[in-house]
Amino acid sequence: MHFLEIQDIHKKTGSDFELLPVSFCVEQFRKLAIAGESGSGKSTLVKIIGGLAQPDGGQVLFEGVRVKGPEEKLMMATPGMAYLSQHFELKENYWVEDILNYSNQLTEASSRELFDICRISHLLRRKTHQVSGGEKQRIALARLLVNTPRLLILDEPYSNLDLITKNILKDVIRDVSEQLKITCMLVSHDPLDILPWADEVIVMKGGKIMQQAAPEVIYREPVNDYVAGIFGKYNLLPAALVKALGGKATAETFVRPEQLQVVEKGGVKGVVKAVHFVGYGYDVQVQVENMLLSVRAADNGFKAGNTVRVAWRA
Ligand SMILES: Nc1ncnc2c1ncn2[C@@H]1O[C@H](COP(=O)(O)OP(=O)(O)OP(=O)(O)O)[C@@H](O)[C@H]1O
Repeated sequence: MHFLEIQDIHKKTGSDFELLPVSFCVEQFRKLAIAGESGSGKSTLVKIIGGLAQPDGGQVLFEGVRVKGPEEKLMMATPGMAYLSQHFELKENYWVEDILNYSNQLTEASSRELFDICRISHLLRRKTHQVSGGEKQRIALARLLVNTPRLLILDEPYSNLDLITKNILKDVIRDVSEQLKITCMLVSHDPLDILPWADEVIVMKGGKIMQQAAPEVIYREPVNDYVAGIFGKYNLLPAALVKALGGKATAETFVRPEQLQVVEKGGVKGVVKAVHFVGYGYDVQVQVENMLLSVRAADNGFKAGNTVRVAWRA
């Protein structure tokens, strides 16, 4: 028996979108990320998994038991699962502590540990209108976790958060999955949220799974330009050019900018067209034959018009 089994679930929403039959399994304690462009069906999929949307067909088995949709049950919640959406609600003007204690099944020591993990221990004696948006979100998460779910579904938890607040929540989510041993499913379209966190990634497009693989495989061996583009800049190079650059390929290959470098000798000659600062280095656009290559450089020793050599980074 798998921890979670999605069997051919499908759903038509509105007039022009259909989640096509989707099947996959998730094992306990794995971290699964669901990526894809806006409107690709990520939320529709995780809402069905969480029992918050009714599929037109197929079924979800959670620990071997079929998950009921909203048309089949009175309570929205699915026992053992928690769903945090970007549109979470936290009632105004309540003590944070009271919100958390309501339905709390944990011992005092476990509650303290959970509130520490969620970085909210210092907020317990405040009212819900006296905390920031990021703090509210961590309180909403803790409120779900006091019910000791075994599966946590996080639907775009990082949207609308500044980078500092987002990084705190990222640490919280990592600690929740690793220290509290909760299986997590995360919906996001940001590669920086997904690649360092996930054990496995599913990429959706137009209601279909485009690729399902480990982050390294998704990033280095995307099945098509859509998957490649979701995870950052890429060059799609013919095998002959990859070989001339010093790499290995038998067919057209997706090559990330950091797989290429500007060198003194060897490689292939090209002309710099533009240089952009990207924080962790420079993105140097080099015209090689009829292709514009994106090449990563550590420092900015280039100007548009320079003739340079591009080679495979060893
Ligand atoms: N209740 C609904 N009624 C009609 N159409 C819907 C409904 N919910 C979603 N849709 C449509 O289904 C498609 C998929 O939506 P969904 O929210 O699953 O995508 P998503 O990948 O999660 O997008 P985003 O990243 O923007 O949240 C979209 O075209 C959306 O407009």
